[in-house]
Formats: sequence, structure tokens, C-alpha cells
Amino acid sequence: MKKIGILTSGGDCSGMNATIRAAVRTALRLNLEVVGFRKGYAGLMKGDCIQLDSRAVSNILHRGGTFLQSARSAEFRTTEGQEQAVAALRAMGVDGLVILGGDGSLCGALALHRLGYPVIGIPASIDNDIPYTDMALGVDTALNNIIYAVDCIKDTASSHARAFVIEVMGRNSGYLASVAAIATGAEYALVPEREFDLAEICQQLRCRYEEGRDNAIIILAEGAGHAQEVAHSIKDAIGFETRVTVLGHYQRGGAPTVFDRLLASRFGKKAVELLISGQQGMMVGLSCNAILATPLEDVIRGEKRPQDEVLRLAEVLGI
Ligand SMILES: Nc1ncnc2c1ncn2[C@@H]1O[C@H](COP(=O)(O)OP(=O)(O)OP(=O)(O)O)[C@@H](O)[C@H]1O
Ligand SMILES: O=P(O)(O)OC[C@H]1O[C@](O)(CO)[C@@H](O)[C@@H]1O
Ligand SMILES: [Mg+2]
Repeated sequence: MKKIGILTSGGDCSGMNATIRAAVRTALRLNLEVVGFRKGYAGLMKGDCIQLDSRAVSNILHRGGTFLQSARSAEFRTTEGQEQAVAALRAMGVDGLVILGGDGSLCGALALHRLGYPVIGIPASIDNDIPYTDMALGVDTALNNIIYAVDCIKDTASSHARAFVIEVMGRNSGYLASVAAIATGAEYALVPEREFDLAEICQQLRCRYEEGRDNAIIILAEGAGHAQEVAHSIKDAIGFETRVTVLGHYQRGGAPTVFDRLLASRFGKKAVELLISGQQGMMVGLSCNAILATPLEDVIRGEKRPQDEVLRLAEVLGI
């Protein structure tokens, strides 16, 4: 293997730049040439790439987002799109590819592997919905962003005796909402993995109001409903004045935490080592603090462990 490529796909997350840097540095040490494809699979299909030398990846480790940019590409979901991508890679003499992204992007990586092209996937998505890794890249930074915002909101909520419904991202996963609720001492985490009864929640909030408590924080996972609708259905029953905050894309950006910087560095190094050792069609993952490799076939077939332990912890803590 002489020349490898790297790309970032799906929703961006903090730590992608640090991963690119680690992968490039590892590859350069092994005397490999590296190119970076712009805008995920969209750029890959067009062969839109830049040379990545040591200079190209300097001063990016601490930056959120991805300097290669990311995209979602409907065209790449088709066999024609995937074959076009492999043809572009072969024409450019790129011998293998490191792909950073979420569950969807890893399906794309598996598609390339099935076409006989060498790939290694890196789980990178704030949703933390990818099996065979305890944490995906970017999750820790997103959680830190969320808890900073929730702490701020709690200050103003307390000053006005208000209830806040705070909507967080996560697509179909309630991981961000559950962990954020535990870490901020919120009253409720409403998540898709657990049924909830709004009438019962209203009753409990009413009691809380009558006890003279000065705030209530409800963290809603986007996969469990819309904050405006939840607020609308509780506002007249709970005593507290009700407000809504949708944290949105704020959650995805910002300087990566030390956890994500280290994870990025470990993932980037391991991905390149796997690629050159001929272990293709694998995803790197974090398991009990070790970096392991799992076949993409298993990752895509697998289901993310239901977050039982986190949900039980929330329950025991009265969330
Ligand atoms: N089943 C699939 N087969 C081939 N390619 C896919 C498949 N699913 C997704 N992709 C490709 O990966 C891209 C990104 O996927 P998706 O939008 O699901 O985001 P993701 O990688 O899961 O990241 P995140 O969920 O963090 O935003 C898609 O736009 C598409 O190009
Ligand atoms: O950036 P977009 O395309 O609006 O996508 C938002 C989605 O991406 C994620 O941030 C990451 O998958 C989800 O949590 C969210 O539903
Ligand atoms: Mg996804």
C-alpha cells in the first residue's frame, strides 16, 4: 500500500480534525502518501481531493467540525454511485480509504468493502448509536456542550420559577438526553427507549411547584418528540411557567474535549495500522478502554446495546 485516502461523512462532530491529523501523521511515518476527499462520499465520487502532508494537518487538532467538510449523499446510496467511487479511487491510485462517520456512513464503508475495496471505518457521530464501540467520537464534546447550556438555563429558570423543556439531538437514540439529565440533575429525560406518561409527569411537576421548588428541567431527546408540543401539552397543568429551548446544531461544534482528542488520536492511528496490515472492512472501536477492530459486517448487522445501565441509573436517581 503506497497511497491512502481519508474522508468525513454524515453529520460532523468534534474530534474529526484531530482524527485526520493522527491518521495522516501515522501514515507519513510509514512512508505512505495521503489524500483527503472533500465533502464525504459526494467528493469521493468526483475524485475531489487534496494532498495531506504534515503541514496540511497542523493547527487543526483543537478545532471542531471537519476541515475536509462533510455531506450526506443520496447518489452514493446507489450501486452506480459506489462503483463510481471505487473507479475514482482506482484511477487516482488510492490503495485504501479511512472513513469517519456515523451508522449511515459506515453502511457506505461496508458497501465499498463488498465491492472489494479496502476500507477502515471510524465511528464518529454525536448520536452514539453505533454498536461495538462504547463511545463514538464527538459524543463527549456534545455532552459537555449540552451540560454547559443546561446549567445556564437552570440559573434563569430558578430566577423565574419556570419549567424548561430542552430538546437535544440524538436522532433515534436517547443517549445524549439520558446522560445530560444525569449530569445536570434534571427532573426528566424523555427518550425513545422508554415510554413516558405526560399526565403523570404533569402531576409530579404540579407537586414540585406546590412544594415551592423554583425550577424544573425536562430534557427531551429529539427522537422522543418535539419540545414545543411537549411544552404545549404540559404548560397549563404544572403551575410553573413553561419555556422551550432547542439546542440544535450548537451541540455538534466547538473545541473537542480531552477525551475526544485522545480518542481521535487513538482511532486515527489504529485505522491506518489496520489498513496497511491488510485487515480490511473493519471498524475501530473503544471497548473497556482498549481500541479494538470489529468487522463492518458485524457492526452493520448489530444493534447498539440498549442503554440499560444508563436508563437504570437515571431511574434510581429519580429522573
Ligand atoms: N445503506 C447505505 N448504503 C450506502 N451508503 C449509505 C447508506 N446509508 C448512508 N449512506 C451514506 O452515508 C451518508 C451519511 O449517512 P447518514 O446521513 O445516515 O449520517 P451518519 O453517517 O449516520 O452520521 P450522523 O448520523 O452522525 O449524521 C449518506 O448520505 C450516504 O451517502
Ligand atoms: O445536520 P443535519 O443534517 O440537520 O442533521 C441533524 C442530525 O444529525 C445529527 O446531529 C447527527 O446524526 C442528529 O443528532 C440530528 O438528527
Ligand atoms: Mg447516523
